Amino acid sequence: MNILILGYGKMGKIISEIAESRGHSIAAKINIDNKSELDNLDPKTVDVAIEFSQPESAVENIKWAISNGIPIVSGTTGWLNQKPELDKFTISNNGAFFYASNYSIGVNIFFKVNKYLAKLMGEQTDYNVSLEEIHHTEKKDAPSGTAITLAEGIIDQISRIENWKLSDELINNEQSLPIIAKRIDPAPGTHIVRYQSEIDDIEIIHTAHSRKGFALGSVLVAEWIKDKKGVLSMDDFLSF
Ligand SMILES: NC(=O)C1=CN([C@@H]2O[C@H](COP(=O)(O)OP(=O)(O)OC[C@H]3O[C@@H](n4cnc5c(N)ncnc54)[C@H](OP(=O)(O)O)[C@@H]3O)[C@@H](O)[C@H]2O)C=CC1
Ligand SMILES: O=C(O)C1=N[C@H](C(=O)O)C[C@H](O)C1
Repeated sequence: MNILILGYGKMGKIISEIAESRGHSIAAKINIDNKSELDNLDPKTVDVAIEFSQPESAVENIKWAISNGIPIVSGTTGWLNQKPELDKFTISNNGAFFYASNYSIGVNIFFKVNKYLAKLMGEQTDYNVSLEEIHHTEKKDAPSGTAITLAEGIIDQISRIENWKLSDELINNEQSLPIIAKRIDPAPGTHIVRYQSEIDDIEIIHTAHSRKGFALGSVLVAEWIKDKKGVLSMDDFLSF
């Protein structure tokens, strides 16, 4: 496949290496300073675009790909309030748009464990639930997209929790799920779900050792999405 890289930063660089090691070619590596290269690119030569840029540029990048008939795989976080608009845009333009807050297979297993644990804890009102995420200091958004997905999984399963809030406090007020965001180098991404009571604590933790899992997942999805249409997610891609 010929893959267009939109956002050639920490993720874009590893994605390019993995894509090339799997026999793909790179159509262009686009950053803010060489965006004009897109004007000289024939979209028909591109099989799929992979987009890991920044919250302010994700929507424009995704719309550009869809408008040019290029299936797009995006991992940029921090812009999700605009996703419903992009989903509509994808459908009305007969495009293909895949989004995941985290492309690592391990994290997607962790999402399922989180939902199952939340279901078990639904009636256990003696426990306070909280989330913690730890990332490198260059991260622009907080809380992480992954932490928001974890929070949504908990809110889905525990009826007394209605929303989440970015917080420094471990103890919640029953209705709001606190998310503590820490920035410590070089953490590629750690997420902790905690249930705490006077008697005991239950914790589940996912620790990424590098960015490789996120990058490989996005390339595997790009290989899968090539001939598909519509608004797609990890639930469509994964068989578990
Ligand atoms: N879903 C997932 O699995 C994962 C998601 N992420 C998310 O991916 C995003 C990128 O992360 P990361 O690579 O670490 O960040 P970096 O800051 O290292 O890279 C972002 C890159 O995007 C470039 N960029 C800025 N504006 C544009 C634009 N308009 N068009 C194209 N490129 C642009 C930046 O260029 P310049 O430096 O010139 O500004 C930079 O090179 C973040 O939102 C992060 O949260 C990260 C890991 C996993
Ligand atoms: O910015 C990062 O680095 C990461 N961002 C994603 C997120 O916000 O969840 C995924 C991963 O945790 C790394």
